Parts: sequence; structure tokens; C-alpha cells
Amino acid sequence: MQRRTNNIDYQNFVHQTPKHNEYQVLEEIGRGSFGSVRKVIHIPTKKLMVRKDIKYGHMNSKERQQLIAECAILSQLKQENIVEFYNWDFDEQKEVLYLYMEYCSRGDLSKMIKHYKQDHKYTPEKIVWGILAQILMALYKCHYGEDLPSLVSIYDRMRPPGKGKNIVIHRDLKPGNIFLSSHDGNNESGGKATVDYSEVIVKLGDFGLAKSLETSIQFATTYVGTPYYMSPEVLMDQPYSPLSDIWSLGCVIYEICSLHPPFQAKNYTELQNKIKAGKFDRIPDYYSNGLNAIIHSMIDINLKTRPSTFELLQDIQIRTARKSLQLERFEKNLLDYEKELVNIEKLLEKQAVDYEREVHRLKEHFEIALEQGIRDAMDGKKMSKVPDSIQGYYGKTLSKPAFNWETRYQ
Ligand SMILES: Nc1ncnc2c1ncn2[C@@H]1O[C@H](COP(=O)(O)OP(=O)(O)OP(=O)(O)O)[C@@H](O)[C@H]1O
Repeated sequence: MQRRTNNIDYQNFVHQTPKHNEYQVLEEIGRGSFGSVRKVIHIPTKKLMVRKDIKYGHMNSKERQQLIAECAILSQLKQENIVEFYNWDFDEQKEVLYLYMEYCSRGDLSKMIKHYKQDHKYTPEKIVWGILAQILMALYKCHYGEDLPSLVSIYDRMRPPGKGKNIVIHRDLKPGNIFLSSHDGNNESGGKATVDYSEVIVKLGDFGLAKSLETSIQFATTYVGTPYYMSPEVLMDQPYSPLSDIWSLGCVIYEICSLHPPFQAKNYTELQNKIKAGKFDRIPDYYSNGLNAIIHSMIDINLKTRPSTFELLQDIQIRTARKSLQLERFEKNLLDYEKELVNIEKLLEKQAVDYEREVHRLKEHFEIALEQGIRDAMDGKKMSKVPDSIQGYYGKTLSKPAFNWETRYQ
């Protein structure tokens, strides 16, 4: 395993040297445009992870830099709703870069949408709000480079974020890049075919196209993205900003409700025209006006009126969804704690029973020995068998009981 090559610029990285043989490689779970994704176990911690194998041999220097950028971005972005980047390593001979990341066992939003489509059911509204709130929490970290303050009450006024250093624009928000994980940290789906979507944690991932900008004023002008979710300003080659992620997010949430994207067309030109016009149908009547309104506010062709991540997080329904997620988490922690207490109680009860049984046994033996000793004494024999202590009788390291057996165990 070589660690240096002229083709890759490692200067942006701060990483502890990973050891290739610390990972046990398991099955492949998918393939992307750059290579395969496999499950691996980090042997020292027994942690299940994914390893993204990226062949860089055929890449030009721009693509390699993009790859490095993804790693650099991911290693900085630590937030509960962002797929965690653990480490990286590479094999220079095979020209493969290995990225070790959090494993999300519950699939992604494209699978969830497919599930509801197949079942001919709408995604429950509560689930939609929960997903929207969680993606906004992830985007807050990306767009402002800060941790989102926790919510004490739904009426809390949020302090506006700072100037935004090291902000990140995802640039490729789509259902297939939004992963789902479980609350209990048990990342094995246990062979379960069905996922309880009311209980999943949303994780924003696949930052392959993300662009890290030094400040919020500096914009990227190049775009590579998925047409269905592409914002009109990007289609018109205008500077790319965090608001373009908001447009894409609006399209993703629309699709979760309607089970199809807001703009559909037979060809690219038709799609482009529809996106630029910004006209689309209401989400099904099954959903509230509040949800419809927030989706419409995000899929707004006017950048001046399209809300930012911060503004969306102020929405009372988003705050309610956040609070509800917090309470569910709290309830889950309490239930786990209760289970732990029940187990401890059972253990203590068993120890108490074992202890009493042992004491009872010792007491009986002690009494028999004592009676025998007294009888021997009355018969005029030498009182050699009368124990001074249980230890004396059994040869055990037990001191004479310090309490009165009769009153204690009546
Ligand atoms: N962290 C992860 N946890 C679980 N599954 C993952 C994870 N990352 C990727 N996958 C799965 O691996 C497969 C390949 O993912 P990858 O992101 O490499 O490519 P893609 O998004 O399908 O395509 P593209 O490379 O064009 O973006 C997908 O099925 C994806 O769901």
C-alpha cells in the first residue's frame, strides 16, 4: 500500500493513516458511476461500514481533484443527518481509492418512493415533514458551516447564522443520494424486507458533486447534476448558490408526496422549458395546504423569494417536526434506559436469591455441627467438632456471620 502519488493532492487532508488490513471486506451492495460500494467491518471496533472503491486510473486531473474535494468535504461535515466519513486509503498499484463511510441499512429515498408507489399509498404526511426537517438540519451544517442550535421550544427564535465560512453546496440533491438509517444504531436490516419509514434517520450523502466554497459570496459557476431536480438558474448557466439546493430539495419533497417529480418531459429541451416556467401541479389533496405551500416556496423560480435553509427552519411546522423528532428520540432513550433497569433488577434479584440460598445452606450445616458439638460435650467427649466459625467447619474463607440468623431469617 503506497501513500503518495503525484496525481493526487493530499494537502487538504488531515487523516490518521488507516491500515488496510484492519478491514474485513464483505459483499458488494451496489455500483455507482465511479466504482463499487461494499460492506466492510472495521475489525478493531467491529463497526459495520461501507467502502466506496473508486478507480481513479482513467480519471483526468479535474475528476481526481473533485474526488479529493469530496473526501475533504466529507471529513469536515460531521452532523447526525449527514453520512459520516470515517477514513480513506488507497492502493496505488490498483489505482483505487477506498473511502470508508457510515453504512445506511435502510436504503435511500428513491427506494422509499418506489415502496409507496408499489403499494399505491401516499407517504404519510408526518413522515414527509420529518424527512424535510432532517434534510434541512443537514443543509444548515452545509450552507452555514455551523452546528444547528438545538430546539428548546417550538416558539424559540433562532439566532441568524454567521457569515458562513467553508460553506458547502451539495449540487446533486436527489432521492438516491438521501440515505436512510436506523435509530438504534443496529445497522443490520436483519433480512427484513420492509422498512418502517416512520422510524428512520435521514442521512444526506454522495457529496461527489459538492462544491466547497470559502465564503457564501463566492459562487461556483460549473454545474453537473440530475436534470429532474436541476434549478432554473443552473439551467441558464447562472451562478450556483445554496438556494439551488433548496430548489432540488423542493423537488425531492414534491416527489415523496406525488410519487413523481414535479417536472416530467419526454426530452431534455421540454424538461428545461418546464423547469424554467416553474409551473407544476399541486401535490395530492391528501396533503395539507401547509405542506403544499412550503414545497411551492422552495420550487420558486425567483431567487429573491425562494427561502434559505435558515428561513425554512423558522417555519412553525418544521419546528414542530424537529421537536417531534427530539421527543421521539427522548422517548426511545427512556425506553432503552427502562429496559436496562429491568435487566439490572433481574440480575440483582437473582444474586439476592443465590445469596440467601447459600446463607441458608451454611446456616443449616453450622447448626448441625453445633448440635453435634453440644451433644459430644454432654456425653463428656472432647468438643473438638464444635466450630468456632463456619470457616473452621468447611475450610472456606467465610467469617463467622456478623448478624443474628434467627431474627434475620425467621
Ligand atoms: N453509505 C451507504 N450506505 C448504504 N448504501 C450505500 C451507501 N452509499 C452508497 N450506497 C449504495 O451503493 C450503491 C452505489 O452508490 P453510489 O453512490 O456509488 O452510486 P449511485 O448514487 O448509485 O450513482 P452515481 O455514482 O452516479 O451517483 C447505491 O445502491 C447506494 O444506495
